[in-house]
Amino acid sequence: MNTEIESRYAVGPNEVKGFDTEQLRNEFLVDKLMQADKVYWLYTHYERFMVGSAVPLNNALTLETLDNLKAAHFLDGRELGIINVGGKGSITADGETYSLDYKDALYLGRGNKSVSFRSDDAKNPAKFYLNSAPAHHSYPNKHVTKQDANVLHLGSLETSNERNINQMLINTVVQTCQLQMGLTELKPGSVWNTMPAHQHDRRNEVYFYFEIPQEQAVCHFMGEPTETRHLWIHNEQAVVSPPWSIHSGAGTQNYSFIWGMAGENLDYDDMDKYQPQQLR
Ligand SMILES: O=C[C@H](O)[C@@H](O)CC(=O)C(=O)O
Ligand SMILES: [Zn+2]
Repeated sequence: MNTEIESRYAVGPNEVKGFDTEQLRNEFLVDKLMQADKVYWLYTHYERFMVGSAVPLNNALTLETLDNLKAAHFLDGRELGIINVGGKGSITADGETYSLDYKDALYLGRGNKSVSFRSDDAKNPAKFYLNSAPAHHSYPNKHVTKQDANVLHLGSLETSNERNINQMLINTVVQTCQLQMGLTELKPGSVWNTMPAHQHDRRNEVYFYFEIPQEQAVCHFMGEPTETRHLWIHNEQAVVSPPWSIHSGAGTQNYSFIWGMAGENLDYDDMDKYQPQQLR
């Protein structure tokens, strides 16, 4: 076993109203990602969405099946999205090897049997960020670089939210069952992501924050639009965003994050928006 797994049940907005900081962090913060020489998974009961990481050093790591799945192989009933946020590395899926540079993505469809992760250089290891959701059809594997992404340029420096949203594993770029993933990069001087805020009750979402310098942090906002809460996030931590929650953040400087979601539809624009003056 090179894998560590934890699982969390879903909680609803009524419970969360009474949560203190520690309870909020226990339910929604993911702070065990990017452990060296290990595959780590958090299995959530929001859309059975799994968030994890693989950081191989000298030896390859394998995508092992898990008791939570009761399946012979991890991808027998799932699809997997991967984005590399570390040094160069490679992923081998059923005999085919894909080399992933910094910020390259890979989609692996349902039915792949043997998957392994490698770093080119153990001193500068690859850091594979992983999102997985149940899948009912097998679509082809696909390597997606930032050049292949559909880029949305949103916000402005005046409102401190100028950013590029790189839609990487999105239905105009790659066929998936329910997974969507991308990478948002804030411009220097801009600190707000996803402002105006939105909610999509038809999909859950997970945010993985990175490129945050050690002495800086991001304040992530969650909750119902008129009942918001916040979580302070450090580099390479993630937040689980339930379908009923907004998800927005402000950093003490600019930063990047990976968003991943799954649920009822593949319509990226299916969002209920909330302007700043509507939030409480
Ligand atoms: O549902 C979409 C996701 O929340 C993100 O793509 C939003 C985002 O990256 C941003 O506005 O900065
Ligand atoms: Zn969203």
